[in-house]
Parts: sequence; C-alpha cells; structure tokens
Amino acid sequence: MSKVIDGKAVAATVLEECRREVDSLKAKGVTPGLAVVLVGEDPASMVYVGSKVRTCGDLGIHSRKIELPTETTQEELLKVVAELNADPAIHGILVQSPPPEQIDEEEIVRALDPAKDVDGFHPENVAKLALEDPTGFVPCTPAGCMRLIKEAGIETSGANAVVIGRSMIVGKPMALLLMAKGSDATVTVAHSRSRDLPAICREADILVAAVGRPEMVKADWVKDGAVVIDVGINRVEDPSRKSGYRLTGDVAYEEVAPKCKAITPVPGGVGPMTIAMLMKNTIAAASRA
Ligand SMILES: Nc1nc(=O)c2c([nH]1)NC[C@@H]1CN(c3ccc(C(=O)N[C@@H](CCC(=O)O)C(=O)O)cc3)C=[N+]21
Repeated sequence: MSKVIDGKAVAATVLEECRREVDSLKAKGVTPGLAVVLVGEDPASMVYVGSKVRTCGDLGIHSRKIELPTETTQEELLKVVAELNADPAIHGILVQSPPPEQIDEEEIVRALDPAKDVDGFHPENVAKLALEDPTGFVPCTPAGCMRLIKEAGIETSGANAVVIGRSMIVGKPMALLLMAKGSDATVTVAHSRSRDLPAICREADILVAAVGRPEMVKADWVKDGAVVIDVGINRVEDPSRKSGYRLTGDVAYEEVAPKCKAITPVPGGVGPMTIAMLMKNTIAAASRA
C-alpha cells in the first residue's frame, strides 16, 4: 500500500527550478549570496553547513561560510550579524542552530535584517506567516514538508492533520501552513504534554512527526492509509556502521510504512528538502533586494 516519498528526487526538481532562477538573476547582474554562520564544532551542524555551502556552489549561488570558535561571545556574534546585514553581496543569513550555551539565540535572530532572514525565524517573518502575507520567509523545513505533500499528490483540504511537536522551527510553522487558506487542513498540534498521544495520532490523515525522539511513532499510532511525514533526524549508535552511528527518524519506519498511503524515509526524505527550500528563500531574498 505504501508509497515512499522520495525527498531527494523532489529536492532535485526544486534545485532545477532554483538553477533557472539563479541564471535569470545573474543575467540581470544579481548573484544571490548566502552567509552561513557556525559557532562551535558540533559534528552534525558541520555536516549540514557543509551541504548547504556545497549546494550553493552547485547552483552558482555565492556563499560565505563563517566559522567562529565555541567561546564566541554574544557581542562578537552580534557584530558579525551587523556586518552581514550591511553587506550588499549577502542576501540571506543563516546562523546555525543550536549555538553554544552562552549565546542568546533569540537576541541573535532579532538582530537579523528580516529581509535577509532566510530561515524565517525573525518575529517579523513569523508574523507574516501567521498573517498569510507572502512577502515573508517561510521556515525551510516546514516549507519542504508542504512541497513534499503537494508533489506526492496528497489532498490536504479538509484532511485531519496532526503535527507532533510545537517548536518554532518546525511544529508551529507547519501547523500554520497546513491550516492556511489553500491548504485548508484541520490541524491538531500535539506535544510532550498531550494526553493519549497515540489516540490523537490515530485520527490523522496526515501525520507530521517533529519531536526528535528516535522511532517514537509506532505502527499502532497510525491509521491505515495515512500519510506520514517524518521530520526527525536522529543519530543513534550503530556499531555495524563505519561511522559508529546511523540516522533514524521519529517514526518506526519498518513497522509503520506498510500501513501508510505514503511515507517519507530518513535519510532521503525531509532533510534534502530543507536545503532546497533554503536555496529558494535565498533566491527570493536576492530577487526582492
Ligand atoms: N538556522 C538553522 N537552520 C536550519 O535549517 C537548521 C539549523 N539551523 N540547525 C539544524 C537543522 C537541521 N537541518 C538539516 C538540514 C539538512 C539535512 C539533510 O540533508 N539530511 C540528509 C542526511 C544528512 C546526513 O547524512 O547527516 C537526509 O535526511 O537525507 C538534515 C537536517 C537544518 N537545520
């Protein structure tokens, strides 16, 4: 019954669109530019930042990787943000999350020029998403999930959608996108305090798992014929791998997949879409500038 939604393939389609958009911007004399700021040496963050910069290169987007030591102070990081805000060659700025503990991430996000906030985390962009104002930036991961749902031909109008997780990065914006006009789903947002989470999930025609708990969603949480979008990217120990770990989602894929109409794998599902939508946002930032 189950159809695997190939995030890598959909991301490749999005990146092809991006390539055309970059070419036409360049023909007008504008080269989109993205700055990626990484504070510290978190190994997962280093992988993600590397693939963002590599994808920029593939598309002809100018990128600047700024690597700062773990001990970087709030003032130093604010200064870097201010310089990037003022730099006309940079249209998009991303400060990789999570930063080290001495950094107040909320203050950093508020210091970003909202017109360069390609993560869509600045309060102005959060407000625009809630207002359904298309001049804002939509956070990349939920935007990627919506695109996957659309490309897989899933009807959202009138569907019961359940989002597990209420983060500002995924859960909350995902709920706003699903309930927005044009998508028109009936949305439930569940989280760690929700009573009888399995029962809530069983009502879902579309289930989005964004909690960061490896393989938490079990087969008996999922209705037959549901569509499952797995946002989790969890590293779990696996001595049989050379790296010593493997990636797994928030969904127990092996047991859940047979029940689904469609499901995203991890890796190769939502992750590649996050990067593709970041490229889209960067191009949009450049064309608006
Ligand atoms: N300011 C900020 N913006 C972000 O967008 C942001 C962030 N901070 N912090 C961390 C999360 C996570 N994230 C991912 C991007 C791509 C993959 C990805 O490409 N995953 C591959 C596998 C990659 C691997 O092998 O590790 C896949 O799922 O197939 C995963 C995760 C962006 N994030």
